[in-house]
Amino acid sequence: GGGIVIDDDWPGYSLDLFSYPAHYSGDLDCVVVPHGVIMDRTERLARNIMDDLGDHDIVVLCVLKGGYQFCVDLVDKIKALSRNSNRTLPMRVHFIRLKSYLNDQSTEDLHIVGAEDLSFLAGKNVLIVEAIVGTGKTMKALLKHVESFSPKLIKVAGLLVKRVPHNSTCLPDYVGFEIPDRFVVGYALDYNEYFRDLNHICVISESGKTKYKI
Ligand SMILES: Oc1ncnc2c1N=NC2
Repeated sequence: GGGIVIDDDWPGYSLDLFSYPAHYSGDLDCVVVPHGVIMDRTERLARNIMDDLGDHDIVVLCVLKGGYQFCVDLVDKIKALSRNSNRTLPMRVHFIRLKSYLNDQSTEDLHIVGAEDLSFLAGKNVLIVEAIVGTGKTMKALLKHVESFSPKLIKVAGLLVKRVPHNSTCLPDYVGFEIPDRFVVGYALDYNEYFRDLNHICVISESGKTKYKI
């Protein structure tokens, strides 16, 4: 399933209803997913993941930089489940960075930093944790690369799935929210490295884009 579906015509929450860093006032249009809702959704995803993967050693593959906050919170929720159940297994976390060349156009030729040798994945249950999936091209290339190290199985957890025109078939196995095709920031999602210090997932304003344009 596609998680919590946020419609294109939903105006979002007013920023006046939430706390957020003063230095971003004027840079954001609205709140799409408040921090608390992210945490509650993540807690349920952790239970779904443990139901599916909890039978064998898990290796979490965190896709940086955008995925770090979601990964921290998801792993915390999985740990909470593990310390309260009699059937648990060790979990390792590995961090990789994806660089797709040619400016901001995601392309097939994916360069994966920190994933040259993933031979430790052999025979393991691998959980790829990504903040946002758009066209799915990057995810597809990463899956192909990870499969070459013959893990026992691979599942993908994506906090956000964007409804984009030509999105490829590979949707994450665990989806937090399905959102409109608009540039969102916050909860470790950045715009030129800004807004990672914002807790809610918000839509950046035109003036925000101008202010932090490189
Ligand atoms: O909306 C987005 N916000 C931040 N980063 C990315 C986005 N879509 N693909 C990468």
